[in-house]
Amino acid sequence: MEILRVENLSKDFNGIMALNNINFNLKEGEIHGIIGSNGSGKSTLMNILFGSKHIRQTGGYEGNIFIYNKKVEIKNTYDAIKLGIGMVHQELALLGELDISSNIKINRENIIDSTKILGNFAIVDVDKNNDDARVSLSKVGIDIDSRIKVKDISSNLKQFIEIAREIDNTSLKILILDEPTSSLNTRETKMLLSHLKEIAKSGISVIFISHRLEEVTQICHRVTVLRDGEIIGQYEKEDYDINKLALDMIGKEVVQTLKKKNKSTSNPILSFNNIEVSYRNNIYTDISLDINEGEVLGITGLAGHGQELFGYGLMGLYHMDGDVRYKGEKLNIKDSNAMIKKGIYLLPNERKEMGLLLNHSIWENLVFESYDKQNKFMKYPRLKHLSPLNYKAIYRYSNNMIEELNIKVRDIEQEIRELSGGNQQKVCIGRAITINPEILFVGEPTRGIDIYSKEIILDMLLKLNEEKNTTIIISSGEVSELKRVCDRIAVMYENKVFKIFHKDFDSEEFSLAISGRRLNEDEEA
Ligand SMILES: Nc1ncnc2c1ncn2[C@@H]1O[C@H](COP(=O)(O)OP(=O)(O)OP(=O)(O)O)[C@@H](O)[C@H]1O
Repeated sequence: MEILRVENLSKDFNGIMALNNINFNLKEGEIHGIIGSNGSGKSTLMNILFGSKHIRQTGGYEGNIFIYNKKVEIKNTYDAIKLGIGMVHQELALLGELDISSNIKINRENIIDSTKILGNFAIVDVDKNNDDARVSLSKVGIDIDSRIKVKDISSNLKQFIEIAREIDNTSLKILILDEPTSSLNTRETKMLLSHLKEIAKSGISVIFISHRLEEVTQICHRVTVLRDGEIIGQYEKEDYDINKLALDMIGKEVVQTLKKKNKSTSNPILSFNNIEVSYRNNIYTDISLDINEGEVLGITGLAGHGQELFGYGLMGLYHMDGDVRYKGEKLNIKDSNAMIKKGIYLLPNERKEMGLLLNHSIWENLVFESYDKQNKFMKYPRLKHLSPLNYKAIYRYSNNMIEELNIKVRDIEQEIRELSGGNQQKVCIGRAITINPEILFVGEPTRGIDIYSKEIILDMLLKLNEEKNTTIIISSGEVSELKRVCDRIAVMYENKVFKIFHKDFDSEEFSLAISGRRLNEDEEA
């Protein structure tokens, strides 16, 4: 039975046709995949269905939406929720200071009966809330104390909590998930997908947006492909062909990037010697790693095992203590501001942490740190920061960058907040390349990025390494990408380097290392 139908849906953002005449339907209990490159209109379609403020503030939409064949107006999120629609966005939205159960029960709190007579004052039934939260969490496969504050849990778990919050709504009919697995590891992804199947079997329809075609074809009953705001194809499960889906999405074949040249040396450029790092109320000691000059080093491991701790510690996002040497000299790691000046730069995992200037233009976001911290792009370089900016050079550079990184924009004056999530991320990568550091730490560089642009980003990072001899450290859960572009891969386990693998390593040994085990248990770390 059809639960949702959209007819001739269009959305124009000031001349940018984000959606053009979309016709789409969703059946009861169906998992429907929506795929498309960055900026193809996936989030816009979902934001319309969820009554997002963003759509209203930019002039609404054209076309019709039907729920159970009845035409509906979705003017705001409240309308959407009343119609049984729930959504988990790419950027998670939980309240860190509240515990898990308060986040799940937000606006649906259980109230102790006797307090209802107090009018506006009511006492929340905390025990009942915790019970409800436990039930919803179990539906997504999570068993955790729901009284823990959200700020103290990993971003992976937050994804499950947001889905549990939507499931907790007993009138939920349509669950929209915008890239729910992008921050999950293989095990968590498997768990979420199997629970989503159960959720769909219970009659809830799921709209599943993802850049991971293997997952989409595994879990979805049907897939709709968007390109430049239009539906390019729609496929039933029996007709899935990953190559054809990729071709529909991108419009051309995707060639995988591979590291060919090896410019790395065995001279450590940066050494962490038995350091101590503390984050999320835990202290980890005795952590060591040598990073070699000119190498591309991958750092991977299960979430929460510290793959990001070296970069985060150096930049002050985690507290780090101990002996860190850069080109043989001891670094003052208390002064994270000095790191950029020394040539060390970090692009963190989360877009929110990347310091994007959302109300500023693309060109400003690409170059502001270079002119602010490095006095680059000055009209009169000798005057340093007293000089006006060289706009001609900035515009030329920025236009070149958006082309090289395949960033979908109207022009370089467009504000960052108007870009799709994936395109914002590409701007961050562009900023790091502009800084041209000696050492670049980059976390999850291809998260939320479409299959074609992923290769562009990896290619740009390799170019930086090959042409500028930048030492690059990529922390990522995407092991297949790391294998293609890294000279070595360090596996982290319990916040220590468990083992370092060189090219052409044994896959079995690698998989064991991820879970803290060795082929030969007597082997030394
Ligand atoms: N407020 C806005 N003003 C102008 N253009 C906008 C605005 N919001 C979105 N767009 C544009 O609409 C288009 C579709 O964006 P959308 O976020 O729907 O893409 P997406 O397919 O979800 O991409 P991604 O995979 O990167 O998340 C993009 O070109 C984007 O720049």
